[in-house]
Amino acid sequence: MSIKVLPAKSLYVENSIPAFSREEPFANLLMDLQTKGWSIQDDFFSTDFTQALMDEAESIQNAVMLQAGIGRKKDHQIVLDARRDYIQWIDPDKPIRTDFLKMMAEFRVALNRHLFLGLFDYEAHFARYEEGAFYEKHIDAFKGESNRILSTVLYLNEDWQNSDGGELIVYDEHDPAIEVGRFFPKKGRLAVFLSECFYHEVMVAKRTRHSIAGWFRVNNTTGSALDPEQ
Ligand SMILES: O=C(O)CCC(=O)C(=O)O
Ligand SMILES: [Fe+2]
Repeated sequence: MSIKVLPAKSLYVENSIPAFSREEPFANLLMDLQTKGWSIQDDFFSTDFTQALMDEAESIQNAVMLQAGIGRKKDHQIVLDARRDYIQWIDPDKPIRTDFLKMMAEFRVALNRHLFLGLFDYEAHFARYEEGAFYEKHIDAFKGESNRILSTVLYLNEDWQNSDGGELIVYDEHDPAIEVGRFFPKKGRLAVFLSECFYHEVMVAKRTRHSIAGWFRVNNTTGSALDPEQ
């Protein structure tokens, strides 16, 4: 499999597109998606790029973030028993945000090229779990009801210890009672999984936990309905 790799930048420069930092995590991710439908890769992007995203995540005030609800943007509702993070959707309104979206667009094209997924776009938000926050076991998309195909979570936390909790638990595709993996939200780690196939859960975080959660989507526009709704 041949993958175009751009050289890692030594310093993050605004407006630059720091592509995949190394070939290996991308190749491993493709292999994992093909064989098991989910993947966890460390150091997916360059250190400087990940740091710039963390700086941005930390700079957002809680007051301007939304209490996350269950479901899609349009049917936003707050269910505190199920989920307790703060989110802010990412628009291309600042250089680092623009670069992140460009980066994920590049990633999308590469995934389409290698796995023929037909991914059409990507939506993402910063997520902040304050101490005590969690997200109970859920699935990001129900078969046939959503255009979310592939979920991504990029973790941004420096020096995360196992005792800080907040781990992502991934459950078996065929038997969601079985845990197949538990992953701490370490800086630079990227989790990717098929949105309709894997139940997952975020355990209680014992300190503030930063991440960017996102979804690659297909376009479900049909003759009678525009997607997204206008
Ligand atoms: O932050 C994580 O580890 C997972 C977040 C998640 O499941 C979601 O936002 O849908
Ligand atoms: Fe999720």
